[in-house]
Order: sequence, then C-alpha cells, then structure tokens
Amino acid sequence: MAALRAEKISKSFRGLFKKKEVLHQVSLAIEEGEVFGILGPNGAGKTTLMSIFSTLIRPDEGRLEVLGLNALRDTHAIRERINISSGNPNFPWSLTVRENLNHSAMLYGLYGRDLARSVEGAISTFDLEAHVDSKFETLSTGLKQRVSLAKSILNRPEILFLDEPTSGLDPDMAMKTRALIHRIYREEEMTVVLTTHYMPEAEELCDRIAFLREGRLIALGTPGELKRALKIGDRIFIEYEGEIDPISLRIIPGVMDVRPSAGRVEVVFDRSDGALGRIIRAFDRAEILEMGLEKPDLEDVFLELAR
Ligand SMILES: Nc1ncnc2c1ncn2[C@@H]1O[C@H](COP(=O)(O)OP(=O)(O)OP(=O)(O)O)[C@@H](O)[C@H]1O
Repeated sequence: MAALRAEKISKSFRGLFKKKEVLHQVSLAIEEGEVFGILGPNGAGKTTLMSIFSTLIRPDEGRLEVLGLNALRDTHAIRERINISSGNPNFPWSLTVRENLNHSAMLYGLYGRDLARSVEGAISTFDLEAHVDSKFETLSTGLKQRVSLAKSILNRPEILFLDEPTSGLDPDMAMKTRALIHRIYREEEMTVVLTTHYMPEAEELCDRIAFLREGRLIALGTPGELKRALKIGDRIFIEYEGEIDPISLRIIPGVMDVRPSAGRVEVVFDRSDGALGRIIRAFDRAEILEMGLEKPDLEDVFLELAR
C-alpha cells in the first residue's frame, strides 16, 4: 500500500497584489518503507508540499491520502501516526530541552513509563544528554535542530517528514543523523519523506526523488533513473601529446559529447555501451599524460533540471 498518495495538489498564496500559485497539480505516490526525497531550487515549493503532506496546511485543490486516510478530513487520526521535524525549529523558548520533549510526548498521548522511555531514547539517539537542562533559547542552531529531530521520533511515527534534516548540523552530527535515518527506515520500517539541498545526502539516503521546479513536479525516479533519463553520462578527461581526431571519438557508440581543447579532451559517455575501452584505444597514436574519470552525481541532475 502507498503510505501517501497525492493527486493534482495545487496551492496558491495571496500576495500583496495578486495570488501566487506555489504548487501546480502535483501528483505522486510514496510507498511504505521508502525514503523519498523532495528536491528543487529555492522557492520551488518543497516546504509547502511537505506542510500539505503532513496536514499542517490544506491544499486549494486535489486529493491527498496519508496512511490510507483522507488527509483533508481525517487530520487528527493522521497526526497521531506521523511526525515532522522542521528545518526551522520553533519550541517554547523558556522551557528546557527535557521539558520540551516531555511536553511534546504528552501531546502525543504518552505518559508514565512510556513517556520516560520515549524521551530518554530520543535524548540518547541525538546525543542531547549534556543539554537536557538548557533552555531552548540558549541552544545553538545545530542543537535546536537536534531537539527537533528528537521530538520527531517520540511517537514512533509511521511516516516521518524531515524538512532539511541536516542543515545547521556539523559534519559529524550530520553524518550521525543520516545514519539514523538509514536505521530508522531499515529497522523500524518507517517511511521517511525529506527535503534537502545537499545532493550527496539525497543520493546516499533516498530510494526515489521528486524534483520540483516553480511548483511543478518535473521529474520522479531513483537517482540512477534520473541520471539515465537525462542522459547524464560518466565523464573522462584525457590530457595527451600528439594527434587525435575528435570525430573518431564522436562516432564511438555510447559517446554522448566530446569537448576538445588544446592537448586535452573531455568525453561524456554511457558506460553500459562498453565505450570506455574504445575511447582509450582512440589514443593509440598519442601519448596519454594524465587522465581522470568522474561519475555523474545528483548534483549534475539537479543542475540540469533546475535550468
Ligand atoms: N505562507 C505563505 N504566504 C505567502 N507566500 C508563501 C507562504 N509560504 C511560502 N510562500 C511562497 O511560496 C513559494 C514556495 O515556498 P517554499 O518555502 O515552499 O519553497 P522551498 O522549495 O521550500 O524553498 P527553499 O528551498 O528556499 O526552502 C515561495 O515563493 C514562498 O515565498
């Protein structure tokens, strides 16, 4: 069963002078147990879509099912079974970390031993032991983010929405957080929906990725599918001495692009066609001085789609 199914979701906000459409007929389904990424340039509508998915705001048009329930009608029942960590966490400022987590756990209906176990687990998962008695307002941005992530697992949600989960975290904590997301979805069979600007993170974590641009869904697939669909191939650069004919490179099956410059050539190719060996053999009568191979990454996909 799909954990979430959206059909033709649209949303506009009223500006000073006119209405601005922020999402236009977005349709997608997120499967149970997958880590699903929502990517796109600034202002593409990612946070708005996440807020609609987590029932925080209502779409103007469209249908949305979350955990098999109607998200426009059964908001309360859905909210008990999901959780969200916002990229811009906001908690009662004068409460301590522990008081905030206790308070959130109570809102999720936990009490007694269950509440204590859940709060202690979240504190330890996000290394917050040293900060439990600090007031929220005194915490650094990264620590606030960790409190928000800790809050988001208190009710063991079936779908976890993470808006920019590692922004503001130092590299060590960001790595731990990614490892935790991995574990959550593998061991707890939780569905995770996340937004990120950090492409290696999306590539490492996400089973599938939706790309939004100007409120429209413009691509959806696994990182590999997106690279193939956009014909973003591997890149080899070769520095050489001697003569080589760029046309002999262009006619090799699988070669997608050849960019020659003085004593150097860069070739974009599809590895599945066995092109690599043929490219190197084209330098038989030249001397290769230096060469390097780059695999395409999601950054290339992002740059291509954001254009
Ligand atoms: N409450 C609101 N009222 C008016 N406009 C809004 C509101 N919330 C979002 N917008 C506008 O909607 C558009 C999409 O915003 P959104 O935050 O969803 O994009 P995003 O893809 O998450 O961007 P970023 O990567 O910068 O976080 C932006 O132009 C934003 O200014």
